Amino acid sequence: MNIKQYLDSTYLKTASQAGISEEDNIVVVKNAISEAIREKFKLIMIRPEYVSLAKEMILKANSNLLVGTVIDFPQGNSNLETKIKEANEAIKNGADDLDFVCNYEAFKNGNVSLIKEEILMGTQIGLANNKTVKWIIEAAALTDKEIIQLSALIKNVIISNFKEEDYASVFVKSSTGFYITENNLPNGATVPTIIMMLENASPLPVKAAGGVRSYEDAIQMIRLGVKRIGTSAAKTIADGNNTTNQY
Ligand SMILES: O=C[C@H](O)COP(=O)(O)O
Repeated sequence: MNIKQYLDSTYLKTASQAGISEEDNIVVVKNAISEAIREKFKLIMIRPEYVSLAKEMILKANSNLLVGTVIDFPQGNSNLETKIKEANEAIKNGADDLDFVCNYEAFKNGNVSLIKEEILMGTQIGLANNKTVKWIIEAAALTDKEIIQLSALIKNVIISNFKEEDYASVFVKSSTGFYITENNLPNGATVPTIIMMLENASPLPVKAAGGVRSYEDAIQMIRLGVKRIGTSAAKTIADGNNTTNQY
């Protein structure tokens, strides 16, 4: 088991979120891409405006690193037209993986037809262009019942509309990593959340993201059955692998 091949190394802050200048943010992004190339992670996950830069660096380095980006991030409440436009732009720039934020607020408000339509359309565009598609449910914004229902809804849209051979390319993903909970409660890939997702999304794969910080956290997620881990601590996790191989 090569843990690095589970890791979507992630840097999704804007310059203002990071509290630095635009130029300095580009330096952070470049360093993250270089590190991901060097470390042979599965993928570098960056904001859409940096996809072309990542592709150029990867080409120059003759690396197999994949590039992922986020669509309608982090709130997921744009209309379908905006989501599709962002997805097409990311595809044009060469992104390999498209991590869409579900319109989870609409789902919570009972607008099931809207969310079904965006899942169908977004997945269609991704798969037609040979991309991997992930649907972020923003688990911390949902009740347990809603986590179960939304995971199952995504699964049902996919199995009713796509071929079995496509299932492995459509993930259900836990979190943006940007959701602020009241009282600072855990906002990401907790064990109970991931178990509910795995049980209800299968046969679709699950990506654990949000708060996965250590080698132990990552191994726990892999043992549960996730196929990818999105994390801003990929190097720490990979370094943990040097000392103990728990598999
Ligand atoms: O998609 C991945 C998340 O943004 C990563 O969250 P994290 O910063 O808690 O590792």
